[in-house]
Amino acid sequence: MFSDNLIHAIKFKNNPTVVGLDPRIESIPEFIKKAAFNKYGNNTKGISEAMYNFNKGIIDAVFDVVPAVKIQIAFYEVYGADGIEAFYKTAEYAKEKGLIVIADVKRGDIADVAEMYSKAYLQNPSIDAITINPYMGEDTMTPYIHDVIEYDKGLFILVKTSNVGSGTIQNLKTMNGTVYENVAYMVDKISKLAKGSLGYSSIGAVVGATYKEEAKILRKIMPSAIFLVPGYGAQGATAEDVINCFDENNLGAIVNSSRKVIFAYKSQYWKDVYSEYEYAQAARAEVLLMMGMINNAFLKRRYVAC
Ligand SMILES: O=C(O)c1cc(=O)[nH]c(=O)n1[C@@H]1O[C@H](COP(=O)(O)O)[C@@H](O)[C@H]1O
Repeated sequence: MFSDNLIHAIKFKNNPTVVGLDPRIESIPEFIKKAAFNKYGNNTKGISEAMYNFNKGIIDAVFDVVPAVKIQIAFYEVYGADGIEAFYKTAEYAKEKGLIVIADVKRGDIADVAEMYSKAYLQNPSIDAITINPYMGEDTMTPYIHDVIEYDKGLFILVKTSNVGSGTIQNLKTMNGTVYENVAYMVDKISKLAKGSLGYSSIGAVVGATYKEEAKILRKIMPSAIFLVPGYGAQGATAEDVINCFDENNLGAIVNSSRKVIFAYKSQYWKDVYSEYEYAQAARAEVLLMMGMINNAFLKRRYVAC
């Protein structure tokens, strides 16, 4: 089952993090771009080739230390059919390397249409899980839930997002609490349909790392949901901020970092240590640092509680 596989992989690697493969062509090392552009030209094919080769390097450098990757489709869609090909090739390569692949597609439409989205992604053997937007209501999620059960896949439903403006809608108060709390009640109900043997559901929630107080509330409302937690690093959240997303067993969440990891070679911290040719080693160093910080935050939480 997806949730069991994810929890096993997190435990095995002692690392509750996901590397976000969100390539921005301007930040990809020159040597990769040069090789791709020489082959195909500086066009959608050349750019997509550069993105794929860049991703391959990152995957090779981190596959033994992280349980999963998250591929945000927007960075590929922008280059049309060539970009989409790079997206699927990346997913296939990550899968070959034994990684759990989360396609960050944030779909949401009427059930009839959602069926097609679900077929496209959840019925694709290279993709293990997707993100979806619940704004259109519970009925629109039925096709995804069906495929999660039928094809043993995972789902992460947006509950409280990491962006600065997420409160404008999600924090609105209703007669039964905030909008995000109501979405969480719904996710909790749905999550019971896909519970694994380890007690976690294959239907989880997206909870932004940037809202640690809300995370505390949400952890209580959705005890069996695995939280996908974006916002670490580039959006300002730290290991201390994500700790409330985890349960008392230090499980139940997986923290994403995209830019901060994949472009670590350009950061103030690593740029004097790694050259652009060593961008993948820099990503590995950054992800190991992130893992260490989160594991330290677990220790600190236990120490303070004693
Ligand atoms: O669903 C997501 O992954 C997501 C939800 C959210 O609330 N905030 C958020 O940033 N994300 C995604 O997480 C990634 C964040 O990227 P970095 O800020 O570069 O780490 C992007 O792929 C976003 O699409």
